[in-house]
Amino acid sequence: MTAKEVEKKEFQTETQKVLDLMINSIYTNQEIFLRELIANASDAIDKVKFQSLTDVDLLEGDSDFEIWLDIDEENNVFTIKDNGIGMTYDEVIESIGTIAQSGSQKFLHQLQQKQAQEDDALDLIGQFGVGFYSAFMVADKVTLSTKAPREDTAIKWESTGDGTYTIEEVAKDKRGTTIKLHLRDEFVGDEAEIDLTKRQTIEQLVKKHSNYVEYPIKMKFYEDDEDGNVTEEIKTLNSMKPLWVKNKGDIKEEEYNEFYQEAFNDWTEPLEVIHNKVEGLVKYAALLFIPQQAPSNIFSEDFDQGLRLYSKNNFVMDNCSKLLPDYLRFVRGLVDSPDFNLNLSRQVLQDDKQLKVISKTLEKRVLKRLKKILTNDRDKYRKFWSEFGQLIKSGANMTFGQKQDKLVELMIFPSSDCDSEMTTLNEYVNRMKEDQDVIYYVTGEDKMAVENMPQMELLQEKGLEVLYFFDEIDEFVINNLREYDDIEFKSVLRGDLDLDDAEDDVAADQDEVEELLTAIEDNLEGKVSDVRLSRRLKSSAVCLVSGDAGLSMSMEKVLEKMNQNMGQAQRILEINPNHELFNKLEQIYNTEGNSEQLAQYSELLYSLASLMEGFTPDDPVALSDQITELMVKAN
Ligand SMILES: Nc1ncnc2c1ncn2[C@@H]1O[C@H](COP(=O)(O)OP(=O)(O)OP(=O)(O)O)[C@@H](O)[C@H]1O
Repeated sequence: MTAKEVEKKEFQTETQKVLDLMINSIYTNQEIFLRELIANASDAIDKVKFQSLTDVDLLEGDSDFEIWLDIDEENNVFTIKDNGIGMTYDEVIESIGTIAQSGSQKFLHQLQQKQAQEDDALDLIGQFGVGFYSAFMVADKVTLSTKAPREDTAIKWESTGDGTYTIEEVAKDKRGTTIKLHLRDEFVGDEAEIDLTKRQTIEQLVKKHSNYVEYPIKMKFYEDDEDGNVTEEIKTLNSMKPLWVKNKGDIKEEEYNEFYQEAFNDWTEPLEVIHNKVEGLVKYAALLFIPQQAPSNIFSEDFDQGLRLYSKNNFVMDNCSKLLPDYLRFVRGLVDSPDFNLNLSRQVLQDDKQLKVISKTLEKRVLKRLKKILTNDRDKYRKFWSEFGQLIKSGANMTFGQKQDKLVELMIFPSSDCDSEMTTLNEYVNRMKEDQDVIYYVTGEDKMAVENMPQMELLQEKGLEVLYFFDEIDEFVINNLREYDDIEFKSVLRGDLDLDDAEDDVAADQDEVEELLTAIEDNLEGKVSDVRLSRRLKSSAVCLVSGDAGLSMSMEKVLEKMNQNMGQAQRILEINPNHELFNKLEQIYNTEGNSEQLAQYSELLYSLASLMEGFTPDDPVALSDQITELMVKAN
């Protein structure tokens, strides 16, 4: 075969269009050129490796698969070299000179349809890989030389991206491809946004985009010592350990832990690892971690939630929030699918069907694993719950149907029967007394606060289990659910408790003291909607409860904190008819009627009951004056 002379050829019109876009329309994210070229090099090595399985001579003794990077600082040339499959003359023309590749063709098709403006062009480049051509984003001349195995000669291809390229046969002894990028001025020197002539820059870019490429990516580093001697060090820039592609059985726990800590910058080991490889219509590997501790900003807007995306070990995107629902934002990890486009843009992600399928399965898997921990390892689950329980609850609050049911099964609460152990709703229901027909709950600050609440006295006496809600969101979730397993939730702090035996005594008393209660209610007009004798108090004198429906007082407090004014909860003042103070009130009323003193007592009772509910008095000075006056009067 006679060597082919230098030939000047024209790019296909379509190819030139893509090139023009690369050169003239893209001003951001140009660094991805390196990932594209490394991905091509890695693919080329994959190919030769695969073919050598049945034809080992193909390798011609060169089986140390490597990708080499180099910088010629004097001439501003960046080089990437691989010992992959290389290309023949025809292959170069076909692959590099024409737009034969599927990604690029789709890209052009869209481009023509859209009559792309500059912005559209950027979007489109984001959607379709345009691999090799991305070199022209950073270079004004690209020289490629390549040799396929068993070919006598190599091919040199060169272009400045201006409509033509040259191609010729040259000498090259080794198999593989070398690409030289003559860097554009804006990528050279200290002033440059990214200085591609700096080895550290290249090292960082490799770590960011190509850390898990299977083959070593090597580069020489030079150091001058004091005497002017230069030492040379060869560094492998990538870590090459894409743990997720290995089989689960081959991975030790320490390997997972190490990987997590390094990849996600956490000094603690993960609480749980979820590793799946799925080979089906949608093909992907997912490696997810539940951290031990919630980051301090997990609830703030600046929290970077989402998983990392890879495509065949190549980094595509960080913090892809589309892969998991918001309430699972604590999950760290990555998903690698060969079907993800390397240049997937966030906009395209919005309606990527495949991504939706993956995201659904991932959510299911995380919930399934949590259920398993809940059932088999309550200690571990409690640790998880104390960090992330609120998020699961928020999920239950925002979802419906089956998904909500699943999340509800994952909720645990402290209760009067098992405060430190915490109970699931299912366990609570299984422990319910025979004649108990509601699930009791109480909202409050903490265990001590709720256990000292006057409203709890009767339930404590009757030995009825009460769920403790210490999280602000709890009551909202329950309000939303209304019932569990067809059993209604009932707040200890709301309406009537309907505990039968107490009812009769009170009903009898109620008639006798009707007038007194009306007088107190008149005195508290605008503050309470009702004053009544209590069926729940045992030793305390008074308490406030909310009406059966609408806002509760604790919800009112939460909403106020969030600056969402939804009005006031209905307040009902309950007075304990068996308390000495009640006799005193009766005495006053019987002798003086609705006197100044009864008015003062009514105010005081209301203030004290409000204080117990955690509300600050409207006028603390007046309250203190009232109390001191009473103390002075007392003998
Ligand atoms: N280093 C290389 N070694 C061998 N062949 C290569 C190399 N780089 C590119 N090629 C060939 O050129 C073709 C075009 O590459 P390009 O990066 O433009 O697209 P692609 O890699 O096929 O697609 P995409 O970038 O969308 O994944 C490749 O399919 C491959 O055949």
